[in-house]
Amino acid sequence: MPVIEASGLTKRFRIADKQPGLRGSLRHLVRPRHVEHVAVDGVDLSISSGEAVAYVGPNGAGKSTTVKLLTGILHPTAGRVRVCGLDPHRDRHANARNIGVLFGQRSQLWWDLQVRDSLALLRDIHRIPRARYAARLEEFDALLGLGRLLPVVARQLSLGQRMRADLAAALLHAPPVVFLDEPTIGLDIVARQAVRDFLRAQRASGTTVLMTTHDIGDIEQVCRRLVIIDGGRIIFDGSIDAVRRLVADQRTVHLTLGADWHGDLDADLPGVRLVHDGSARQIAVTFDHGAYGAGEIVSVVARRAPVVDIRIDEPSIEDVVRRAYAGELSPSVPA
Ligand SMILES: Nc1ncnc2c1ncn2[C@@H]1O[C@H](COP(=O)(O)OP(=O)(O)OP(=O)(O)O)[C@@H](O)[C@H]1O
Repeated sequence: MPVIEASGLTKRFRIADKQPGLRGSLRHLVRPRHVEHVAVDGVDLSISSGEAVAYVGPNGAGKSTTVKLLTGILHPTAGRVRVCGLDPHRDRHANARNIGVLFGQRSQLWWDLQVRDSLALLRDIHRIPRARYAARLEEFDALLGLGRLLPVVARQLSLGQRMRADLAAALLHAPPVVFLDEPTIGLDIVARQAVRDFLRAQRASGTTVLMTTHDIGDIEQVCRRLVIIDGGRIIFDGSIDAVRRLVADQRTVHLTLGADWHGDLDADLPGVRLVHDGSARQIAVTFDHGAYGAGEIVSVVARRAPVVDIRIDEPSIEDVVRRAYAGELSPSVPA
């Protein structure tokens, strides 16, 4: 049964259409003009209990806005949304019991309180019985090293420590559904891994997770389904297994060249995909390894430019995301 359901979910923002400079500001004061910006454009989404979904897209795609609509922070301009059967905006209080929310860029801890006091306040807000609260703190200590952080004032926490404390705060009441907006942003590799391991443990215990991220490791390690949004619209929705199958036959050869590369390879090697890999002397060629061998690709390239270095990559989820952003994938794949 779906615990998160959205149909035709749309959010339009009305923004000031103002010319730059003082003159523009004055003109806007006298005759204000506005334009509409569609941040989320008819999103349909159905997420079942226990699913772990990566909600991915380029900057400005509409990810955070979707999370704000699903958590009731924003009201949709059009469309319908239900989380555990509730309208998250209208039934905000009841909805708060069912969901945990973490915005990686912003803390929900009380800035001047010790972590312990913030958690105790949340315990009272959620009316968590003392024994359950103590057990939860123990669990978070084992998974996140929370014990060390309890006496620290929130504003004195490092980013990694703050994210651990924020995760504990968001999941203290053991909500069945968790929304995470970039939970690993800015973290070092140790802290990032701790967050991923923690989220995997939550997923294993049946919590439904929807998480936005720009980090491929988060997707691979935490999630079982990938939903990609661009320009406010869902452009891809499929299981991670299906995504892996989609690229299983592909290889990418990265070549460093001794001269700038111009043009494509279509005439010599039909069906391969060539992209510049950062500069005119770095190219990446993706090919079906049933159709070509890497040696064939390298020798064709070498006829046009000296090859200095070669690296061959197995296919990755990153390739799928890149291809989706480039509009090269159909919106859904069979499960
Ligand atoms: N309160 C707002 N008022 C006006 N426009 C907004 C508002 N919030 C977001 N937008 C616009 O809506 C679009 C989607 O923004 P959103 O924050 O959802 O993107 P995102 O996918 O989370 O991006 P990022 O990866 O950069 O965090 C952007 O063009 C943004 O400028």
